[in-house]
Amino acid sequence: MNILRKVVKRDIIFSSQRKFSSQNQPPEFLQAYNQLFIKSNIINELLPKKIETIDHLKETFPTLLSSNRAKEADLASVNKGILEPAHDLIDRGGKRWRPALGLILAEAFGRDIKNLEANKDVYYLSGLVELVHNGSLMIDDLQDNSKFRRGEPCTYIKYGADIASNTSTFLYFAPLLKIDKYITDKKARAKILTIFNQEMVNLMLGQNWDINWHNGKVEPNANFYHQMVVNKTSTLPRMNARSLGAALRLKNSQVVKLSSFLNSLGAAFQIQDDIIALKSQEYAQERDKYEDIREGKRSLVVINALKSGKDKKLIKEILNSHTEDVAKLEQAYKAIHQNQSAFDKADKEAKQLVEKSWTAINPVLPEGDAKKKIEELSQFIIKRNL
Ligand SMILES: CC(C)=CCC/C(C)=C/COP(=O)(O)OP(=O)(O)O
Repeated sequence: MNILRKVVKRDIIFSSQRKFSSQNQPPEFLQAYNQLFIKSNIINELLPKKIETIDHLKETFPTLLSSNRAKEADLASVNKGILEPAHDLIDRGGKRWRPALGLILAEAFGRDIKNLEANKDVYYLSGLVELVHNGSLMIDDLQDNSKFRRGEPCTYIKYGADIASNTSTFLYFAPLLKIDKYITDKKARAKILTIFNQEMVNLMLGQNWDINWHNGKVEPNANFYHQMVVNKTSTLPRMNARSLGAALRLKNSQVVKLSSFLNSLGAAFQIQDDIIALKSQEYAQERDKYEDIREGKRSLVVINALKSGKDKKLIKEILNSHTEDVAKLEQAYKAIHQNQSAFDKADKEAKQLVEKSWTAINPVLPEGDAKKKIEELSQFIIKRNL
């Protein structure tokens, strides 16, 4: 298949420009938080779009070793090999609910988030998580053999697997170089570094389960699935909330509740994301309706369909074959769609998880506007169709 054929118009930055159907619009305030996030310029501060001079290179990566003789360096390769592919993916936008949620949570705990100068720590933590998230998507697309990300060919297709895998890892570590500048309290900084390390290990354990299952090595049950998603999907928003807990000096009991909220919300997000990948017209336009079937992904819908219903053997065979044959992909697609109860059960589970997440956080969130926004954002996560 000519993958460029399917490329749709690039959607940049703002969630409201994405192709949501009218009933499932993201909350209006999400755009305002996205704009604040962009105005803070944190992404470019952590990762410039282009390195212009050798002094700029040394200033951006102060720990970079250079030989005493070096009066010049290959800046073009840094720009073309890392900064361009990274910003290409970042500038495609996405819903950006993770950084927005970080800002709203800080607001709920008393920060005036519109004051960018006074909240550099909060913006840094949202930027850190957004960069790591983009790095994880870049490598995830390579591991899943995906074709499109945010309406354009995946980074590894556009720039090569070598560039994509290196840039992805770079995005995990480079933002940490600047932590001293933004998190000035030593104790908070030490806590955040520990949290970062723990959650990055969790992220890769979660991803490992996902990979082994799409390879057909192990057939997961619903319990396995939940263990996978609280590590693969809930991890980065949880990392943000736990780090905010350190920066804002929240009580341990509050941080525990916040983590529990994000565990459930992240799981609901992933279940809904996978339902969308199989069902939504908008998704089919932006990516490819067979994407998850070709990957062999064991989403909750698929786990349900493999547990009960017709054509289990056929579905499993096609999932494990990673075929590009459209007739076969359509066969599996149809067989999964015939099992409406597999979708209904997953949908019910996502809704219950959002309710559960709300029960966890309701008592710890101070009453007010920010709390209402967090509730609205949680609802959007299960009602959206892209
Ligand atoms: C350590 C790594 C690489 C972690 C990946 C984290 C992650 C949530 C990837 C996207 O999930 P997905 O594959 O379920 O979503 P999509 O269908 O958008 O690719």
